[in-house]
Amino acid sequence: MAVVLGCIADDFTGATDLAGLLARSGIAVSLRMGIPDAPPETAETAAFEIIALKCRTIPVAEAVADTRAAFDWLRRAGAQRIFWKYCSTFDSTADGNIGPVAEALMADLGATQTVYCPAFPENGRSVFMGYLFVGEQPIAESPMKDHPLTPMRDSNLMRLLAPQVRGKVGLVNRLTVARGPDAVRARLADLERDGIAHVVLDAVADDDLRILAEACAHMPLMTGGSALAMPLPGIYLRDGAIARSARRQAPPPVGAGSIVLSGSCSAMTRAQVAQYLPQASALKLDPLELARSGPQAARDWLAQQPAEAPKIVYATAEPADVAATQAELGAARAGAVVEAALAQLATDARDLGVRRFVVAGGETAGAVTKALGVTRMSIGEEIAPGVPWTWCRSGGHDIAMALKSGNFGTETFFSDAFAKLEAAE
Ligand SMILES: Nc1ncnc2c1ncn2[C@@H]1O[C@H](COP(=O)(O)OP(=O)(O)O)[C@@H](O)[C@H]1O
Ligand SMILES: O=C(O)[C@@H](O)C(=O)COP(=O)(O)O
Repeated sequence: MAVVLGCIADDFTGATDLAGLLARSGIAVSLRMGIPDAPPETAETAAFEIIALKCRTIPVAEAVADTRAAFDWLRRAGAQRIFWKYCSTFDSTADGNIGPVAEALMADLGATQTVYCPAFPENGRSVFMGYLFVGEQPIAESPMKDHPLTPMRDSNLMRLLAPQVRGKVGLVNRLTVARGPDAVRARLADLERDGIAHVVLDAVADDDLRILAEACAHMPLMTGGSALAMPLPGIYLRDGAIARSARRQAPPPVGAGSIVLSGSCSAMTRAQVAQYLPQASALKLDPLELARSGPQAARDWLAQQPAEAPKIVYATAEPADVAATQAELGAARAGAVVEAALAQLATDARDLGVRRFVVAGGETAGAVTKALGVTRMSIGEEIAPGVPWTWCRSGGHDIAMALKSGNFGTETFFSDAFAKLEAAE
């Protein structure tokens, strides 16, 4: 099938989030982890093709190169429009990578303007007058100010974006959005005449996102969180750009052994780990110990656990502990040793017979999924908004994986996830 929308996600949890929201429409969604080896000319494609990258925190030039390669694959597969998916909390480093990647994609598409909207009202993210909120808190006053890799110290999206791009930055505010798609289009055209290439969009509710998606659905490049993309299948269906395709297939049966692997230190993950600890055999990883001696002790612990018993291995820690570890190892090395250990433990778990994986944290999910050699995922039921179960092949086995973004889900997420899988059997 011809690709109608090519999507590039900057991390793996974000990619499953986007896939889950698009799949709510009943349209087939194809999710590929990393740039496919097979050329697009020989691949069977879907109307919505998502390529998941791990490029949120890597150096700008590498992020641009990776997304350009993903874009090239999608373009050759027939995609005429691109959606650049980043975090609903606008996670980026001081240098990027949201703006530089958007600018590179605009150049490749010949686009003179694009839009930015991370709002995800179901998960409490809203944008008002260009300021990003988590619940009632400006993002820079929320726990995201302490994120291990992308601490958010400003809540104003225009101020965050401006140093990341060469072009001018502007805003379509909520008052314009409330007047509907034509008013949004007119405002975008005015801004374009003023030479404004990068436009932040306000949205505080799903109705706002429907208006924005309607106004922007046919732009060559849209950028944002998954919720901005959610209305697009309905719009393309109505406009005749796609036909309704078969509903998702029944998932394959997978073995019962389960594990939670958590490298997320986000506030919600900390609560979820605490809630799950009494229900599972648990191992807490110490990054300093991992840096000294590697993951062998953790591997030995895992090897002693029965495959079918619920297990959790986590490096999840309070901000003060993360800061102390980073002071010793540096943020990048601390993150890398944890990610490497959880990736190794994931393959060990699979080889020990575990078939149900919940992975918490975007960077963590990227490391684990790569180690498991997963190249494609089928999208199943959502456990919480933006976190679907997925089905994939790893090492010759069918496995179920849920990649949970740091702040998504409620406190009982881990037990809810496994219960949902059992209920579906
Ligand atoms: N105790 C810790 N100290 C320092 N860094 C940690 C610790 N635990 C996890 N990390 C690192 O923090 C980062 C968390 O990012 P990520 O996995 O994307 O989670 P989230 O989805 O919450 O943002 C990862 O690189 C992880 O390896
Ligand atoms: O948009 C979102 O919030 C998520 O899809 C996402 O990208 C979250 O990133 P992590 O919290 O790093 O998993």
